[in-house]
Amino acid sequence: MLTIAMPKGRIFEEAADLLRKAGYQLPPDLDDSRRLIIEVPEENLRFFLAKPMDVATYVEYGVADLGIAGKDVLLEEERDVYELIDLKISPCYLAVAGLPNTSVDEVAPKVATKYPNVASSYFREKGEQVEIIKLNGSIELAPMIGLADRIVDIVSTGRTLKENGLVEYETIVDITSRLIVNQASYRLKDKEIGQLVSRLSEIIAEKAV
Ligand SMILES: Nc1ncnc2c1ncn2[C@@H]1O[C@H](COP(=O)(O)OP(=O)(O)OP(=O)(O)O)[C@@H](O)[C@H]1O
Ligand SMILES: O=P(O)(O)OC[C@H]1O[C@H](OP(=O)(O)OP(=O)(O)O)[C@H](O)[C@@H]1O
Repeated sequence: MLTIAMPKGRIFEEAADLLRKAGYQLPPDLDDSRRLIIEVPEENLRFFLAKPMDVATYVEYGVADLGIAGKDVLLEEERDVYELIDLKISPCYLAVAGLPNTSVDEVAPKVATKYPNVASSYFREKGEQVEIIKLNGSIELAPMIGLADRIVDIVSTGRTLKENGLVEYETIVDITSRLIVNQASYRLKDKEIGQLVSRLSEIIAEKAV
């Protein structure tokens, strides 16, 4: 039996679709209920439906063998897990953005973000001193209402930036979702995990053609 921590929300449908394409028979109502644990005994699988930011935590602690998490989450959380494959789903990127034509001349400009660790390392590596302000969503509000000079946030279509009159200054890193594994599970369930990885890899390679 393999237990997989699945992120609720955006990534969920694409991840479930990938598993189905890889031949796993998953119930059609996987995301339609309020249940947080879904057993699929026919496939020897159990799913936990988790907050995207928490997936790597469940995997590090070993309550889930595997997890599906955005690279953004892995960079931010730095959990002790192995990254097995790039699932190439839910693509987006992390960027620095702000109001147009604004130069930042304060000693430590304020940067609002849901990713304080990623943002701190990024500016530290550039040798720029900043003050990080952690927010949990609607990050684009921060420069518009004077809370921050810049934001570090996810961009996908660019629509949120555009509709709020913000511009992108720098791209930090490209993001896709990854399959991650608990270190002990990787040793103890290597056959089962190897099989899942090869079935998924085949589909990902086919999709790339
Ligand atoms: N436009 C996007 N905005 C945010 N995340 C995106 C986007 N496109 C792809 N992703 C990926 O989806 C993940 C976030 O999914 P989702 O938006 O459902 O969660 P969330 O906003 O963190 O959830 P919550 O706010 O409920 O905690 C990110 O970790 C990222 O890898
Ligand atoms: O480039 P786009 O396609 O517009 O997508 C990017 C937006 O989507 C995410 O927000 P989300 O919808 O998760 O809401 P949130 O502000 O509550 O995090 C992200 O934080 C950006 O605001």
